[in-house]
Amino acid sequence: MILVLIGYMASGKSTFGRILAEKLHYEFIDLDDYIEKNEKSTISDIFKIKGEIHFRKLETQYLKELLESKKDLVLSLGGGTPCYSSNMNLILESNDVKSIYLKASIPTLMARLKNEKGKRPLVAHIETDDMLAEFIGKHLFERSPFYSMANVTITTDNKSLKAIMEELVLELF
Ligand SMILES: Nc1ncnc2c1ncn2[C@@H]1O[C@H](COP(=O)(O)OP(=O)(O)OP(=O)(O)O)[C@@H](O)[C@H]1O
Ligand SMILES: O=C(O)C1=C[C@@H](O)[C@@H](O)[C@H](O)C1
Ligand SMILES: [Mg+2]
Repeated sequence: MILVLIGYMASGKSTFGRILAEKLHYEFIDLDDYIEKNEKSTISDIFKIKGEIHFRKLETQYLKELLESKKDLVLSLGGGTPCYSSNMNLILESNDVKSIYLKASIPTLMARLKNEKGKRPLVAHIETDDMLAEFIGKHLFERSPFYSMANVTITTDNKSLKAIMEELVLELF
């Protein structure tokens, strides 16, 4: 089985994905890291040098490659992956693939993103809290319909990684 973690930037996909894979003895791949490794470039540089559209094409190409070639995998996607091309349909229609939406509120996402803006090109330039809240709110409005198509949704606000794990195991198995 492939478990695909989806959700907004800083919703916890990479952090939670790693421990979920450990618990299940599955391989773990973070799509952002996989793209960086294969392209020998950082996401920030890909955005800067080749542009976001080029990044979105790479994202779809590598997503397809992984869904077709792997099993027993936890795959953490980038924050935008389910919302471009027909990536979400591809995930839903693939055999033996379950998608999990790690849902988090604007205040939770803000608190986490404020500490780590540098590595996320879409928010790196946002200066004030008000502007960040407005950006996340608008983005979530556009993206939630895609995220909500996931097979399982876990609300993660104020939950430890252990609590999220317990909830997910109950939902999945
Ligand atoms: N349940 C949680 N409780 C507290 N902090 C958390 C939780 N989940 C993740 N975090 C923290 O939030 C930050 C962002 O998490 P992470 O990098 O895993 O997000 P992401 O969804 O992979 O983001 P991106 O889409 O930008 O790659 C990290 O510092 C992580 O430690
Ligand atoms: O939300 C997004 O569109 C992104 C999230 C990150 O995981 C990276 O995939 C990239 O910075 C774009
Ligand atoms: Mg990540």
